[in-house]
Amino acid sequence: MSARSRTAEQAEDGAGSWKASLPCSKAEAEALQEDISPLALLDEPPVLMSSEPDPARPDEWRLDAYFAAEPTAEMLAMLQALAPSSAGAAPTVERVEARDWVTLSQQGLEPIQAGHFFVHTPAHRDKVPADSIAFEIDAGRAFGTGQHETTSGCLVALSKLKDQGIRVSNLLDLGTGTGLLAFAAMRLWPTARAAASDIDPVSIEVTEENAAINQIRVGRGPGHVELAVAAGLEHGRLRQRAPYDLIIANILAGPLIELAPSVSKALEAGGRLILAGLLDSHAGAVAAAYRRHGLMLGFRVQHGEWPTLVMRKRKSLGWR
Ligand SMILES: C[S@@+](CC[C@H](N)C(=O)[O-])C[C@H]1O[C@@H](n2cnc3c(N)ncnc32)[C@H](O)[C@@H]1O
Repeated sequence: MSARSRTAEQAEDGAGSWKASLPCSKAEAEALQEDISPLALLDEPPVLMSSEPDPARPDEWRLDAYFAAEPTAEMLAMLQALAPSSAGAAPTVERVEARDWVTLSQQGLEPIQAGHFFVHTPAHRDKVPADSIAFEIDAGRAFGTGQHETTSGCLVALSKLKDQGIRVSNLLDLGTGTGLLAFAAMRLWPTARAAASDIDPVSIEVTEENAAINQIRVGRGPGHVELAVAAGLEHGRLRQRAPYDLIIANILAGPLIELAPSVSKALEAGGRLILAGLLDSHAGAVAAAYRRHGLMLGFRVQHGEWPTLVMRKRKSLGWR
């Protein structure tokens, strides 16, 4: 996940054209958000961005600083001071074409491979491996480019369910963000009916755009995804479409626990539930909340400190 010291909107206003980069640790990248370095006091402070180029190397992050003019040696020294772990390595400095900062930051989003899926930004269209299910997702206004461990954990969980021979005919991606997880499930089970919902209307706009880019059909029937702006299952269509045989919810531990009664109720007996957005320390409480509603843990996918839980509703309880 990228951490930014300024928002994307602020960054878009910038018109600078020099980029300085150096390796940093995850802790240094996270500290950037509250950065109070002397760089912030410059007349034209650089836009700072951090990224995790390779999720398999979770402590090897990169710090990029976008300057409006060629950075002086003094500015580069201030930058180095933000990443002591780089052990004095000189930052690389390059001239970049004048484009908006959001686009620049997305260039740093390397494609990810998770389970059967390959997720990339438009900058990496030419890198799609022949044997993957590929999605083009532009980082921007919604969460879910595949970079975060919670999203990639869900992609792996979906792939495992498919490999286990699980059949899915009616699915819901609750808290869809960019739409990626709904699209991924639809590619694995192409005849399923799908719904994708989010409490944030912007996410649903973005999902609609991403559906068009990735040739996903929006609508109500088999092989289509129906979109809804909704908090949890508080939407007539989402309730009418229940019971689902697969629900994916990558939200956060707190909302997942609050939603346990309604999400469990919307799941068909024998149906699968993929839960993410929780840290290791929350996994026990989240699983317990769903166990109280007749679900049991099937398996767990662990990406970094973020577990993805795959649960199944007991058949004997039936649809209540
Ligand atoms: C961590 S992002 C996950 C996005 C995407 N599903 C993924 O896996 O990358 C969580 C998303 O859930 C949405 N969300 C949070 N609380 C929600 C709720 N109570 N009901 C529906 N959506 C919610 C947020 O707006 C956000 O888009």
